[in-house]
Order: sequence, then C-alpha cells, then structure tokens
Amino acid sequence: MGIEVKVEGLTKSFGKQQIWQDVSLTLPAGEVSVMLGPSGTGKTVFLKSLIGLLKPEHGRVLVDGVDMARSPERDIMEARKLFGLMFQDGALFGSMNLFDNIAFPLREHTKKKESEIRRIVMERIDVVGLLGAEGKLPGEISGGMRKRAGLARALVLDPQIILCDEPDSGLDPVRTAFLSQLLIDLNTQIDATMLVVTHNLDIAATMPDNMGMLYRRNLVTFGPREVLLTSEEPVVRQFLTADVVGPIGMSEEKDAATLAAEGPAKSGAARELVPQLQPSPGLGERAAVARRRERVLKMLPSLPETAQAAIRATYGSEPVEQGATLS
Ligand SMILES: Nc1ncnc2c1ncn2[C@@H]1O[C@H](COP(=O)(O)OP(=O)(O)OP(=O)(O)O)[C@@H](O)[C@H]1O
Repeated sequence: MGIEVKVEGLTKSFGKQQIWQDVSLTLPAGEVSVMLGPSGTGKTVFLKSLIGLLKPEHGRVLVDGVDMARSPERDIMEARKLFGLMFQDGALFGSMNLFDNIAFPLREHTKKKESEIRRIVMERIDVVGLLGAEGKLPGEISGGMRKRAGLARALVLDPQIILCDEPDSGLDPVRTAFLSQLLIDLNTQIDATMLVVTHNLDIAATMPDNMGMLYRRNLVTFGPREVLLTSEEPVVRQFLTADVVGPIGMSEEKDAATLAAEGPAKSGAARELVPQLQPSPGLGERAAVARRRERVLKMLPSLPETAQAAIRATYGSEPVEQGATLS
C-alpha cells in the first residue's frame, strides 16, 4: 500500500514573492488526490517541495518518518526513492529510445542485471500500453505516448507515492480520458498514493478521491472530492465552471475595482457531481475505496452540508461501518 504524505504549515517564498503560506494537508495512503489552481499559484513548486527539491521556509513534509523539508540530505535522498515523478513533457532524453529512457532509473539507482532490467521495463511498457514502441525515439512518437513513457519510467522503481504534474497538458480530450483511466487502473494495480496537478476539469470531476485548490497564496480547501465539487466558494465555483466572471482573472486574481464592475458573481449551476471513474473491467476494485469510505464517513459531521449530502448519496445505500454516522 502507498504511504501517507503529511504536510504541515508549509510556507514558500522566492525572495519577496510569497508563493503560498501555511499549507497543511494529508494525502491519504493509496488514495488519488488532485490539486487544482489557476496558473502561477505554485502547484509545481508544491510538488517540488514534497520531494525536497525546493525548501520551504516554514513547515514540514513528513514521508515515512522523514521531513522532506529539513531532514539531513542523505535521508531525503533515500525517501525520494519512494516517489515516482511524471513531469509535463515526460522529461525523456531525446537521444535514447523509449526502452533506454525507461530503464534509466534502474541502471542509475540499482545494481540489477540487464535481464532483470529488461523484464521490469517491458512489464511497465505493457502497463502503459506502449508495447512495440520501445525502440522508438521520443521525437518519433506522439505527445500522449511520450507522457505514457514518462509514466512507465516513473514506475520502474516501484514507487509508493506518484506525483503527476499536469499529465493532460497538450493532450486532446480523448487522450486525456485514456490517461485518466490509465492512472486509475494503475492505482488499482499498485495501490500507490497519487497526487495529480491539473487544470483539467474533467480529470478533476471524475478521477480523484480527494481534491484541493491553491489560490491567492493559500490552500482554499483540501478534502474528499465532494467538498470541492459542491463548494459554494466563489473562487472554487468559478474555477470549476470555467466562468470569466468571478475573483479569478488573467493574472490569477482580479482587483477590487474590476470585481465591483462585474457585479455579483453569478450563482450559475455547479457542475453536476458525476460518479467517480472506475477501474477497467477485470481489474477488480481499488483497495483505496474501502479505506476511503471508512475515513470519509468518520469525518462526515465535520463537512459542509452540501458535501455531506453528496457523500450520503454515494455511500447511503450501503451498510454503515461501526463508528460512522449517516443519520
Ligand atoms: N526556482 C524558482 N525561482 C524563482 N521563482 C520561481 C521558481 N520556481 C517557480 N517560481 C515562481 O513561482 C510561481 C509559481 O510557479 P509554479 O510553476 O509552481 O505555478 P503553477 O501553479 O504550477 O503554474 P501553471 O499551472 O501555469 O503550471 C511563479 O511565479 C514562478 O515564477
């Protein structure tokens, strides 16, 4: 099972520019979480802080007993092996074919024999649906294939935490849907903790167990998907309905005069809460589902009414675990 990531009071600045402050959240073990936020709100900086590549001034990132912000570098390097990272462009070496690109972390970080490396690499290539393309150079394949190759490379060291930075960027809607399905299938197969940074509303609405949103240097909220998807918060509503009227402007936030000129934000219809994406047939249920259900039902009384109603609608017809309340 994946490992929990606990973020406590994280604050990051570059010089005088504060990126975000006092961010606290827990990525539950083995669950899929999504981080939303307008461009430039520091989502990539957040991912880099989780793996200790950037050092926030305050706060902690606890992974398996290691603080990725402040523990000795040797411990951080060791803990980093628990992570698999998928960057926007796949971050592949242009002169290496896909096989060698995907084998790279194994050759770099392990002493495995070539025969063992071949077995692992071909298995991961199969998981991401790239069998037959292993001899191609990154420049000879599509953007979607490059992303899947990047994902295969992120998987070779058996990560327990997978971070994906805008996996949908540059993909058409069909390929984005394939990729969402691939990530959910992967979660079913390896039960890793996953955090996906995205602007994509379809991914946000269908894929995660949990969602958060960064805005104006703060974490607006982080919690079960139903909380954000039913939120009345103007900034969340505007983002999820892709409306130009509201607090978010071209440069992240609008000034008071612009907002006043626009008049009150429309109380436009929220996106309908659609059922969560299911694993492909034959894969069975995600192990995270039962854990999440128990966790969310326990926290139910502390959630906003609209989220409680949405959660009841999801779980209501099933038997209630001891200690959880659905009344
Ligand atoms: N190493 C760095 N040094 C100085 N400033 C940086 C550095 N890395 C990021 N920034 C700044 O931090 C801010 C947040 O950047 P980041 O890339 O995390 O945003 P984002 O939310 O991922 O944006 P997008 O959705 O457009 O990818 C930006 O203003 C960026 O210029």
